[in-house]
Amino acid sequence: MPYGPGHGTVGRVIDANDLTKRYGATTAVDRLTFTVRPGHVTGFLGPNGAGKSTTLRMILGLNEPSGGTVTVDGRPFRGRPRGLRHVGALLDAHDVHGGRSARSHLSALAHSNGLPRRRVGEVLEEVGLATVARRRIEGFSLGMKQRLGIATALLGDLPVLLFDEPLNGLDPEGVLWVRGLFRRLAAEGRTVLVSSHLMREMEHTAQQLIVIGRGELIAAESLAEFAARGTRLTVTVRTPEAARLMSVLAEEGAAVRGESDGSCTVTGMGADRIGELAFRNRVLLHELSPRSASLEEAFMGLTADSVEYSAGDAR
Ligand SMILES: Nc1ncnc2c1ncn2[C@@H]1O[C@H](COP(=O)(O)OP(=O)(O)OP(=O)(O)O)[C@@H](O)[C@H]1O
Repeated sequence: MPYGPGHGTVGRVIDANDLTKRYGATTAVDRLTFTVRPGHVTGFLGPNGAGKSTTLRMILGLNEPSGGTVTVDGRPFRGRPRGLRHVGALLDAHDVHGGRSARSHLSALAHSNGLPRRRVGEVLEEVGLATVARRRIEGFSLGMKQRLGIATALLGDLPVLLFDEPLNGLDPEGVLWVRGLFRRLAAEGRTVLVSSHLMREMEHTAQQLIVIGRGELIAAESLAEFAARGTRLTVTVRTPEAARLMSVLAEEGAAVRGESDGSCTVTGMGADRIGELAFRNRVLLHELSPRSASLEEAFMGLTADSVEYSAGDAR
Protein backbone atom coordinates (compact mmCIF):
# COMPACT_ATOMS: atom_id res chain seq x y z
CA MET A 1 0.00 0.00 0.00
CA PRO A 2 1.41 3.42 -0.86
CA TYR A 3 2.19 5.54 2.14
CA GLY A 4 4.56 8.23 1.11
CA PRO A 5 6.46 10.96 2.91
CA GLY A 6 3.73 13.37 1.78
CA HIS A 7 1.75 12.25 4.83
CA GLY A 8 4.31 13.94 7.08
CA THR A 9 5.88 12.52 10.17
CA VAL A 10 4.19 14.46 12.94
CA GLY A 11 0.80 13.97 14.50
CA ARG A 12 0.78 10.24 14.86
CA VAL A 13 0.95 10.04 18.61
CA ILE A 14 -1.87 8.80 20.84
CA ASP A 15 -1.69 10.42 24.27
CA ALA A 16 -3.88 9.35 27.18
CA ASN A 17 -3.80 11.40 30.36
CA ASP A 18 -5.64 10.24 33.46
CA LEU A 19 -8.19 8.75 31.07
CA THR A 20 -11.17 7.41 33.01
CA LYS A 21 -14.50 5.82 32.12
CA ARG A 22 -17.19 4.91 34.60
CA TYR A 23 -20.39 3.00 33.94
CA GLY A 24 -22.47 3.52 37.08
CA ALA A 25 -20.54 1.85 39.89
CA THR A 26 -18.10 0.16 37.46
CA THR A 27 -14.86 1.93 36.67
CA ALA A 28 -13.98 0.39 33.29
CA VAL A 29 -10.91 2.61 32.75
CA ASP A 30 -9.12 4.09 35.72
CA ARG A 31 -6.80 7.11 35.28
CA LEU A 32 -4.85 5.60 32.40
CA THR A 33 -1.82 7.56 31.25
CA PHE A 34 0.20 6.32 28.28
CA THR A 35 1.68 7.36 24.94
CA VAL A 36 1.60 5.32 21.75
CA ARG A 37 4.21 6.35 19.21
CA PRO A 38 4.59 5.68 15.50
CA GLY A 39 7.12 3.33 13.97
CA HIS A 40 6.44 0.17 15.91
CA VAL A 41 3.57 -2.12 16.80
CA THR A 42 2.23 -1.46 20.29
CA GLY A 43 0.41 -4.32 22.00
CA PHE A 44 -2.48 -3.33 24.27
CA LEU A 45 -2.75 -6.22 26.69
CA GLY A 46 -5.06 -7.08 29.52
CA PRO A 47 -7.27 -9.90 30.76
CA ASN A 48 -10.94 -10.01 29.69
CA GLY A 49 -12.82 -7.01 31.01
CA ALA A 50 -9.64 -5.01 31.68
CA GLY A 51 -10.96 -2.02 29.75
CA LYS A 52 -9.19 -2.37 26.40
CA SER A 53 -12.24 -1.97 24.15
CA THR A 54 -13.53 0.94 26.22
CA THR A 55 -10.15 2.68 25.87
CA LEU A 56 -10.06 2.10 22.11
CA ARG A 57 -13.60 3.47 21.81
CA MET A 58 -12.55 6.60 23.71
CA ILE A 59 -9.54 7.06 21.42
CA LEU A 60 -11.99 6.95 18.51
CA GLY A 61 -14.37 9.35 20.22
CA LEU A 62 -17.15 6.73 20.26
CA ASN A 63 -17.29 6.85 24.06
CA GLU A 64 -16.86 10.03 26.02
CA PRO A 65 -14.36 9.88 28.91
CA SER A 66 -15.74 10.43 32.43
CA GLY A 67 -12.42 12.05 33.27
CA GLY A 68 -9.02 12.82 31.78
CA THR A 69 -8.24 13.12 28.07
CA VAL A 70 -7.05 11.14 25.12
CA THR A 71 -5.67 12.90 22.09
CA VAL A 72 -4.68 11.71 18.64
CA ASP A 73 -2.47 14.08 16.76
CA GLY A 74 -2.78 16.44 19.75
CA ARG A 75 -6.50 16.81 19.19
CA PRO A 76 -8.77 15.91 22.11
CA PHE A 77 -12.16 14.33 21.82
CA ARG A 78 -14.72 16.99 20.88
CA GLY A 79 -17.94 15.05 21.01
CA ARG A 80 -17.69 13.88 17.39
CA PRO A 81 -16.41 10.40 16.57
CA ARG A 82 -13.25 10.25 14.54
CA GLY A 83 -14.45 8.72 11.26
CA LEU A 84 -12.52 6.67 8.73
CA ARG A 85 -10.78 9.83 7.59
CA HIS A 86 -8.92 10.24 10.89
CA VAL A 87 -8.14 6.91 12.52
CA GLY A 88 -8.38 3.47 10.93
CA ALA A 89 -9.99 0.94 13.24
CA LEU A 90 -11.15 -2.64 13.55
CA LEU A 91 -13.40 -2.83 16.61
CA ASP A 92 -15.69 -5.82 16.14
CA ALA A 93 -15.31 -8.12 13.15
CA HIS A 94 -18.93 -9.29 13.57
CA ASP A 95 -20.31 -5.80 13.32
CA VAL A 96 -21.10 -5.97 9.58
CA HIS A 97 -24.27 -6.31 7.50
CA GLY A 98 -24.20 -10.01 6.59
CA GLY A 99 -26.42 -9.68 3.52
CA ARG A 100 -23.88 -7.53 1.70
CA SER A 101 -20.79 -8.61 -0.18
CA ALA A 102 -17.35 -7.60 1.09
CA ARG A 103 -16.98 -5.31 -1.91
CA SER A 104 -20.31 -3.52 -1.44
CA HIS A 105 -19.66 -3.18 2.32
CA LEU A 106 -16.31 -1.50 1.69
CA SER A 107 -17.68 0.56 -1.23
CA ALA A 108 -20.46 1.94 0.99
CA LEU A 109 -17.90 2.87 3.66
CA ALA A 110 -15.59 4.48 1.11
CA HIS A 111 -18.50 6.47 -0.30
CA SER A 112 -19.86 7.67 3.06
CA ASN A 113 -16.38 8.70 4.21
CA GLY A 114 -15.46 10.43 0.95
CA LEU A 115 -12.60 8.01 0.23
CA PRO A 116 -11.48 7.16 -3.32
CA ARG A 117 -13.19 4.08 -4.82
CA ARG A 118 -9.88 2.58 -5.90
CA ARG A 119 -9.06 1.95 -2.24
CA VAL A 120 -11.75 -0.78 -2.14
CA GLY A 121 -9.92 -2.97 -4.68
CA GLU A 122 -6.55 -2.19 -3.10
CA VAL A 123 -7.53 -3.22 0.42
CA LEU A 124 -9.37 -6.35 -0.79
CA GLU A 125 -6.13 -7.41 -2.49
CA GLU A 126 -4.12 -6.43 0.57
CA VAL A 127 -6.11 -8.65 2.96
CA GLY A 128 -6.47 -11.58 0.54
CA LEU A 129 -10.23 -11.30 0.00
CA ALA A 130 -10.19 -10.23 -3.67
CA THR A 131 -11.39 -13.61 -4.94
CA VAL A 132 -14.35 -13.76 -2.54
CA ALA A 133 -15.19 -10.04 -2.68
CA ARG A 134 -18.60 -10.64 -4.28
CA ARG A 135 -19.73 -13.30 -1.81
CA ARG A 136 -22.15 -12.45 0.97
CA ILE A 137 -20.43 -11.71 4.27
CA GLU A 138 -22.85 -13.95 6.20
CA GLY A 139 -21.09 -16.97 4.68
CA PHE A 140 -17.67 -15.75 5.85
CA SER A 141 -15.68 -17.58 8.52
CA LEU A 142 -14.51 -15.58 11.56
CA GLY A 143 -11.03 -15.43 9.98
CA MET A 144 -12.47 -13.95 6.77
CA LYS A 145 -14.51 -11.45 8.81
CA GLN A 146 -11.32 -10.44 10.63
CA ARG A 147 -9.63 -9.86 7.27
CA LEU A 148 -12.61 -7.76 6.19
CA GLY A 149 -12.40 -5.77 9.44
CA ILE A 150 -8.70 -5.18 8.80
CA ALA A 151 -9.56 -4.05 5.25
CA THR A 152 -11.99 -1.53 6.78
CA ALA A 153 -9.27 -0.19 9.05
CA LEU A 154 -6.91 0.18 6.08
CA LEU A 155 -9.45 1.84 3.78
CA GLY A 156 -8.52 5.41 4.69
CA ASP A 157 -4.73 4.79 4.34
CA LEU A 158 -4.29 6.56 7.67
CA PRO A 159 -1.31 7.20 9.93
CA VAL A 160 -3.02 5.91 13.10
CA LEU A 161 -4.49 2.39 13.16
CA LEU A 162 -6.32 0.57 15.99
CA PHE A 163 -7.14 -3.13 15.98
CA ASP A 164 -9.25 -4.76 18.75
CA GLU A 165 -8.38 -8.48 19.09
CA PRO A 166 -7.57 -8.86 15.37
CA LEU A 167 -5.98 -12.30 15.74
CA ASN A 168 -9.20 -13.91 17.05
CA GLY A 169 -10.33 -16.65 14.70
CA LEU A 170 -7.36 -16.47 12.36
CA ASP A 171 -5.63 -19.73 11.41
CA PRO A 172 -1.82 -19.96 11.85
CA GLU A 173 -1.20 -18.76 8.30
CA GLY A 174 -3.55 -15.82 8.92
CA VAL A 175 -1.75 -14.97 12.16
CA LEU A 176 1.61 -14.90 10.36
CA TRP A 177 0.17 -12.74 7.63
CA VAL A 178 -1.34 -10.26 10.07
CA ARG A 179 1.93 -9.99 12.02
CA GLY A 180 3.80 -9.20 8.80
CA LEU A 181 1.16 -6.66 7.83
CA PHE A 182 1.27 -4.85 11.21
CA ARG A 183 5.05 -4.70 11.16
CA ARG A 184 5.05 -3.29 7.66
CA LEU A 185 2.42 -0.67 8.54
CA ALA A 186 4.54 0.36 11.54
CA ALA A 187 7.74 0.39 9.46
CA GLU A 188 5.98 2.79 7.10
CA GLY A 189 5.84 5.21 10.02
CA ARG A 190 2.30 4.58 11.20
CA THR A 191 1.08 4.25 14.76
CA VAL A 192 -0.28 0.72 15.20
CA LEU A 193 -2.12 -0.22 18.41
CA VAL A 194 -3.28 -3.83 18.70
CA SER A 195 -5.30 -5.20 21.62
CA SER A 196 -5.23 -8.76 22.89
CA HIS A 197 -5.87 -10.70 26.09
CA LEU A 198 -3.13 -13.21 25.23
CA MET A 199 0.56 -12.48 25.72
CA ARG A 200 1.49 -15.31 23.38
CA GLU A 201 -0.29 -13.42 20.57
CA MET A 202 1.63 -10.22 21.29
CA GLU A 203 4.98 -11.83 22.00
CA HIS A 204 5.74 -12.13 18.28
CA THR A 205 3.63 -9.21 17.11
CA ALA A 206 4.43 -6.15 19.24
CA GLN A 207 7.64 -4.33 20.09
CA GLN A 208 6.04 -2.07 22.70
CA LEU A 209 3.49 -3.04 25.34
CA ILE A 210 0.81 -1.31 27.33
CA VAL A 211 -0.54 -3.72 29.94
CA ILE A 212 -3.70 -2.96 31.92
CA GLY A 213 -5.73 -4.78 34.56
CA ARG A 214 -9.11 -3.69 35.93
CA GLY A 215 -8.78 -0.45 34.00
CA GLU A 216 -5.44 0.47 35.60
CA LEU A 217 -2.03 0.72 33.99
CA ILE A 218 0.28 -2.15 34.95
CA ALA A 219 3.16 -1.58 32.51
CA ALA A 220 4.06 0.61 29.54
CA GLU A 221 7.42 -0.39 28.13
CA SER A 222 9.19 -2.34 25.41
CA LEU A 223 8.67 -6.09 25.15
CA ALA A 224 12.32 -6.56 26.13
CA GLU A 225 11.91 -4.41 29.25
CA PHE A 226 8.75 -6.27 30.18
CA ALA A 227 10.51 -9.60 29.73
CA ALA A 228 13.46 -8.52 31.87
CA ARG A 229 11.23 -7.21 34.67
CA GLY A 230 8.51 -9.80 34.65
CA THR A 231 10.34 -13.07 34.12
CA ARG A 232 12.08 -14.75 36.97
CA LEU A 233 14.61 -17.49 36.79
CA THR A 234 13.73 -20.93 38.07
CA VAL A 235 15.94 -24.02 38.10
CA THR A 236 14.72 -27.58 37.55
CA VAL A 237 16.66 -30.12 39.61
CA ARG A 238 16.45 -33.93 39.53
CA THR A 239 18.03 -35.97 42.28
CA PRO A 240 17.38 -39.35 43.91
CA GLU A 241 17.86 -37.52 47.26
CA ALA A 242 15.16 -34.86 46.83
CA ALA A 243 14.21 -34.52 50.50
CA ARG A 244 17.83 -33.89 51.58
CA LEU A 245 18.49 -31.39 48.78
CA MET A 246 15.25 -29.57 49.55
CA SER A 247 16.22 -29.07 53.16
CA VAL A 248 19.77 -27.94 52.22
CA LEU A 249 18.45 -25.39 49.71
CA ALA A 250 15.65 -24.19 51.98
CA GLU A 251 18.19 -23.59 54.74
CA GLU A 252 20.12 -21.35 52.32
CA GLY A 253 16.99 -19.31 51.56
CA ALA A 254 15.78 -20.80 48.25
CA ALA A 255 12.14 -21.77 47.66
CA VAL A 256 11.84 -25.39 46.56
CA ARG A 257 8.73 -27.07 45.19
CA GLY A 258 8.42 -30.81 44.51
CA GLU A 259 6.82 -31.55 41.11
CA SER A 260 4.58 -34.51 40.25
CA ASP A 261 7.21 -35.90 37.84
CA GLY A 262 9.70 -36.22 40.72
CA SER A 263 11.75 -33.12 39.84
CA CYS A 264 12.14 -30.03 42.05
CA THR A 265 11.61 -26.42 40.97
CA VAL A 266 13.92 -24.00 42.75
CA THR A 267 13.39 -20.23 42.80
CA GLY A 268 15.55 -17.57 44.38
CA MET A 269 18.88 -19.31 43.73
CA GLY A 270 21.03 -19.76 40.62
CA ALA A 271 22.08 -23.11 39.16
CA ASP A 272 25.78 -22.50 40.09
CA ARG A 273 24.97 -22.11 43.78
CA ILE A 274 22.59 -25.10 43.77
CA GLY A 275 25.31 -27.27 42.16
CA GLU A 276 27.88 -26.07 44.68
CA LEU A 277 25.61 -26.79 47.66
CA ALA A 278 24.71 -30.23 46.29
CA PHE A 279 28.41 -31.04 45.81
CA ARG A 280 29.35 -29.86 49.31
CA ASN A 281 26.53 -31.90 50.86
CA ARG A 282 27.30 -34.95 48.68
CA VAL A 283 23.86 -34.93 47.05
CA LEU A 284 23.85 -36.67 43.66
CA LEU A 285 22.25 -34.61 40.86
CA HIS A 286 20.80 -36.06 37.65
CA GLU A 287 19.68 -32.75 36.21
CA LEU A 288 20.29 -29.05 36.86
CA SER A 289 18.51 -26.84 34.29
CA PRO A 290 18.00 -23.07 34.56
CA ARG A 291 14.76 -21.92 32.97
CA SER A 292 13.24 -18.47 32.34
CA ALA A 293 9.55 -18.06 33.02
CA SER A 294 7.73 -17.45 29.73
CA LEU A 295 6.34 -14.03 28.90
CA GLU A 296 2.88 -15.56 29.25
CA GLU A 297 3.71 -16.56 32.83
CA ALA A 298 5.11 -13.09 33.51
CA PHE A 299 1.96 -11.48 32.12
CA MET A 300 -0.29 -13.77 34.15
CA GLY A 301 1.75 -13.07 37.27
CA LEU A 302 1.50 -9.30 36.81
CA THR A 303 -2.22 -9.32 36.07
CA ALA A 304 -3.25 -12.10 38.47
CA ASP A 305 -4.87 -9.65 40.89
CA SER A 306 -6.92 -8.05 38.17
CA VAL A 307 -8.48 -11.05 36.46
CA GLU A 308 -12.29 -10.79 36.60
CA TYR A 309 -12.98 -14.49 36.10
CA SER A 310 -10.44 -17.20 36.72
CA ALA A 311 -10.51 -20.98 36.64
CA GLY A 312 -12.12 -22.28 39.81
CA ASP A 313 -14.36 -19.24 40.28
CA ALA A 314 -17.78 -20.50 41.37
CA ARG A 315 -19.60 -18.05 39.09
N1 LIG B 1 -21.58 -0.09 27.98
C1 LIG B 1 -21.20 -0.60 29.15
N2 LIG B 1 -21.99 -0.53 30.23
C2 LIG B 1 -21.61 -1.02 31.42
N3 LIG B 1 -20.42 -1.62 31.65
C3 LIG B 1 -19.58 -1.72 30.62
C4 LIG B 1 -19.91 -1.23 29.31
N4 LIG B 1 -18.87 -1.47 28.48
C5 LIG B 1 -17.94 -2.08 29.23
N5 LIG B 1 -18.35 -2.24 30.50
C6 LIG B 1 -17.58 -2.85 31.60
O1 LIG B 1 -16.32 -2.23 31.63
C7 LIG B 1 -15.29 -3.16 31.88
C8 LIG B 1 -14.27 -3.13 30.77
O2 LIG B 1 -14.84 -3.65 29.58
P1 LIG B 1 -14.06 -3.71 28.19
O3 LIG B 1 -14.98 -4.34 27.19
O4 LIG B 1 -13.52 -2.37 27.86
O5 LIG B 1 -12.86 -4.69 28.53
P2 LIG B 1 -11.88 -5.46 27.55
O6 LIG B 1 -10.53 -5.36 28.15
O7 LIG B 1 -12.05 -4.97 26.16
O8 LIG B 1 -12.38 -6.94 27.70
P3 LIG B 1 -12.72 -8.06 26.61
O9 LIG B 1 -11.40 -8.55 26.10
O10 LIG B 1 -13.46 -9.08 27.42
O11 LIG B 1 -13.58 -7.36 25.58
C9 LIG B 1 -15.97 -4.50 32.08
O12 LIG B 1 -16.17 -4.72 33.46
C10 LIG B 1 -17.29 -4.32 31.37
O13 LIG B 1 -18.27 -5.17 31.92
